[in-house]
Order: sequence, then C-alpha cells, then structure tokens
Amino acid sequence: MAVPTFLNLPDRESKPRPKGVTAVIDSGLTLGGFRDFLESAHPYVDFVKFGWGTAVVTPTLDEKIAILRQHGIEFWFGGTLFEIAYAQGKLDEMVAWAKDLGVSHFEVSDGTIQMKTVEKARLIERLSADFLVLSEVGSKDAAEVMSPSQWIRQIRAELDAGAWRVIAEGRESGTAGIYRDTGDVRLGLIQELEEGGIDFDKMFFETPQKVQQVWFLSHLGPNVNMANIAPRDVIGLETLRLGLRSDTVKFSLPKIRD
Ligand SMILES: C=C(OP(=O)(O)O)C(=O)O
Ligand SMILES: O=S([O-])[O-]
Repeated sequence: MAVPTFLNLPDRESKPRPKGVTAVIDSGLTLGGFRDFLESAHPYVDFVKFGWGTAVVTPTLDEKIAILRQHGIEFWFGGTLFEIAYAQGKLDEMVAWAKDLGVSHFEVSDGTIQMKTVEKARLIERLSADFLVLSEVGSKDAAEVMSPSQWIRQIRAELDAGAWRVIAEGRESGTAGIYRDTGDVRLGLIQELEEGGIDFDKMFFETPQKVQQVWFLSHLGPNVNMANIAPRDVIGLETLRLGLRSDTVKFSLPKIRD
C-alpha cells in the first residue's frame, strides 16, 4: 500500500481487517466504472454490497464478482432483496442462488417488512450455518423511530442468534434509522448504545454522507466500521480516517489540535 512512512498517522491494519472496515454500496455502477473504481481504491475497500435488489438486474454480476475476487473483496446482497425473497416464500431459492455464486456473507434485515423478533433470530441462526450473517437493525421508514433500549435489545438478540456483525440502518440517503430525516445523527441513541455496552467493533454504521462519516470518526475513532459508502467517496473517507483532511486532522496532529 502506498501510504508513505514519513508521516505519523493512525494505525490502520491491512486487509483483511478485523475493524476499521469500509463497506461500499454499489447502486448500479457500469462494469467499466466498477473495474476502474476498484483498481484505484481496492486497498481501502473491505466489502461491496450490491444495494437492495440491484444484483438481480445486473447483467454483468458474474464479471463484477470476478473483479471483487481478484482484489480479495467480500460482497453481499442488500437486505431488501432478502426481505422480498423471504416475504414471497422464496428464501430457499435465494440461498441456493447465493451459494451458486459463492457468496460468503448474507444480510438479514427487516427495514421494509415487518418481522417478529423471534422469527428474525431464527432466520439469523439458520443462515449462519451457511454464511457470515450481517443482521440489520433499524427501519428504512424515517417516521419509525425506535427507542435506544429497543435498539440495544435487538442488537444483543441478533448477536446472540449468531449474527457476525450488526448493521445500524442509515439507508443510501442517510435519513433513517440512526439519523433523523434531516440526516442529523441521533446523538442520544449512539451515546446510549455505548453506555449500554454495545461492542462497536461488532457494528457497521451506515454513513453515506461525509458529515456523518466525520461525526462517527470524531466520536468513535479512525477504526470505526462504516457501510453504504459511495464508490466516489472511498479515497476521501480513507483520508478522513488517517487525519489527512481538516475535519479529522486531530488524528494526525493530536498535540496541536483537539
Ligand atoms: C441501502 C438501501 O437498501 P439495502 O440495505 O437493501 O441495500 C436503501 O434502500 O437505501
Ligand atoms: O433509496 S434511497 O434514497 O435511500
């Protein structure tokens, strides 16, 4: 990796990283755009999520997966696709298709459909036999606001059911789940998750907007796990993690900035 050693920068592990991961959302890049993006930014991309149902309408899905393999990048399909398959009674078919494609990670969410907590836990447990399960907590509907204690209960229940990581909902837009509809972080919620003893290394925070990335880095440090990062933002996000941009320069200049 080309980070020069003459600067004092925060420690960043190289891939595969246990934390400090960047998960990109592909909302439908062209094959050429996808290839170019990863040629430029692959050291900083840990995962690609094919957003919502884009995977099933992407004629070049196999080619995209081959490019991800060349760069050692894992991928998964948007939780919305799981929700639609489940609600149509087609989960077994989706699992078979995912296995055929060699998928190792699988998202289980209920951001759009209603699902009982015990049913979600059962599905997490079942899918964990075949995949590393990312379960997502939070609604995609900005009008649905869950209390911090509900968030804590659900995160714990999903980790107990076998989820490998829990994703905190933010959408592609950054206007639901852990955010108000204005995009402002629900500060009290994040604080209560921390006080409630949630292990943030087991969480992926969806942080599509730069201001949201800056907030999470400033409060939880350079190695916070972030998801729903747009391809065009990956290099910029890495500079934020390393304190190479004014917003987080305290990471590279801790003594003269606070
Ligand atoms: C990111 C989204 O969906 P998914 O989590 O299913 O990819 C979205 O609808 O904003
Ligand atoms: O679909 S979006 O804008 O979250």
